[in-house]
Amino acid sequence: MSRMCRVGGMNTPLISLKNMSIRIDGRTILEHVNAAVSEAEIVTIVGPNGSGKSTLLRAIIGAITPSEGQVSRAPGLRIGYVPQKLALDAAFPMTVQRFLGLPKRISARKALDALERAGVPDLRNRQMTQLSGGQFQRVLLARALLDDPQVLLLDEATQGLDQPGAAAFYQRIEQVRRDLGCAIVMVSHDLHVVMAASDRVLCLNGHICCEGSPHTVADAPEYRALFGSGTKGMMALYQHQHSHSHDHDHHHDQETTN
Ligand SMILES: Nc1ncnc2c1ncn2[C@@H]1O[C@H](COP(=O)(O)OP(=O)(O)OP(=O)(O)O)[C@@H](O)[C@H]1O
Repeated sequence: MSRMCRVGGMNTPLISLKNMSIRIDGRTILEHVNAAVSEAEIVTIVGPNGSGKSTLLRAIIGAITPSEGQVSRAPGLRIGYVPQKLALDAAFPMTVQRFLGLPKRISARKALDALERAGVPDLRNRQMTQLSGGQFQRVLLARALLDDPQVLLLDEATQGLDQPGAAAFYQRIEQVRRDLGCAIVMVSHDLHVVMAASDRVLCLNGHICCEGSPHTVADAPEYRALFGSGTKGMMALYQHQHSHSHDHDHHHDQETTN
């Protein structure tokens, strides 16, 4: 059951996508996506490589304009975004404090608060290019937390981290949600995270193949067609051969399983 149901009432979504399609250079990347994010819920987006997960997050933050349909955000909504990758120029030294203060300088206090929330209070004076992968991700998280987001978007935030590193990262995310009460929308390939931590899962493959509670989705034929059944199905995410093309035929399996 989603958190939206648990809190009940007339909960206006923080974000809603209505019949959203995105075409880039004439190619359809996302088609007829309908989805909403409510206060404090954790929504996980799964889907094979190239299925449009990052594009969906980028549409939510307004970095991409839909070709069709709408993205609506609650007025004044504060969104924190942790991108999938961020390349920094190693020839350009920068401390964590400086990085957090881009484009506008912030106080040491504010930087420290965000780093504390991200679980890395000691990194403030370190050089960005000397951080480990896990530390770097924590700094990106701190950056996303600077303005007390109501929604935190995470795009494969644990990519490149080992299992304990990823587990620690997600525990921190849980803590952040408890502290800030923010909603979380994350792209993840990690079965444990998806099954244990999500209120709702969206399975994407150019369109929403299926959605619902983690167990509903794991049992959905559309999901199994993509990832196989059982826990091993998730491994298929890494080796997935697309079972249907992105460029045509999106409509044949569009029903949702809620
Ligand atoms: N700026 C762009 N210009 C052209 N094509 C793009 C652009 N951004 C994304 N695409 C294409 O859109 C499709 C979806 O990409 P996207 O990064 O959203 O997928 P993803 O599900 O996040 O993939 P992955 O799991 O590999 O990160 C891909 O085929 C990609 O090549």
